[in-house]
Amino acid sequence: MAISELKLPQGVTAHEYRTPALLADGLANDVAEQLRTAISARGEATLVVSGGRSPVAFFQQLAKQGLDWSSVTITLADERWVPVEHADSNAGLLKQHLLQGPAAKAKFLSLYSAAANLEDAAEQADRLLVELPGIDVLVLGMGDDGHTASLFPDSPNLGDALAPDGTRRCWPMLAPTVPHQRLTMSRALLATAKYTVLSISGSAKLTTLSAALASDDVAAMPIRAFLQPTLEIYWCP
Ligand SMILES: O=C1O[C@H](COP(=O)(O)O)[C@@H](O)[C@H](O)[C@H]1O
Repeated sequence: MAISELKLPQGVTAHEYRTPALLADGLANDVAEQLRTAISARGEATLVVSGGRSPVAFFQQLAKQGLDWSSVTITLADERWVPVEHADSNAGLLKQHLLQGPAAKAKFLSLYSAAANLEDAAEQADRLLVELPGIDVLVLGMGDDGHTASLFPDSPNLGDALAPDGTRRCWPMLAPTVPHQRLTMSRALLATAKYTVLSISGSAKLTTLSAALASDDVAAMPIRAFLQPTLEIYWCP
């Protein structure tokens, strides 16, 4: 199956690439252009990215882009509640692959804190995110179960985190896979992004996307909340 075979909602654009390397390059160019436009307009730009296994090549390509990184704030759509040194830390992934060379001048806001428990850490991240000067670019991923960010089907707090008009920015969540304890931006905050990308690769993710498009139960597959006009989907086999 190819993404061109799916019936996407009106206003959703698909960008298809032949290989993961070409996708990483194309996405990095497009994201950098959006950040440059924001810097020209407002003097600063905010980028929110996702973790997981897929985005490494994209981070490496984005770090090579010529832009005024000192005017860019970067944070994560979600984080595992582990310190930056932990192999599963999304912040660690960013430090290794994106915040390198000139891109190291970007300001990084970490969702993780060594609080007493996950709930306290989420409240701390919620307060920190008040500083976020609006989201110019959001890059989402998607799990095979239809989760995005750390909005996991069946997690406690999912209903609150998915409230379209919720005022809280960060919620504690439980993932079915280790590390279970996660911090996620709320749907309401993620939905404020000016330019939203869903970056996926492989036929399994396309099967998941196809299932997500077939129904509208957002709690069963939280990615559905973002299959909206203006979404840009980047895909490669
Ligand atoms: O657990 C997560 O999974 C999704 C998808 O990750 P991938 O490695 O399969 O691309 C990711 O978007 C999310 O941020 C992450 O926490």
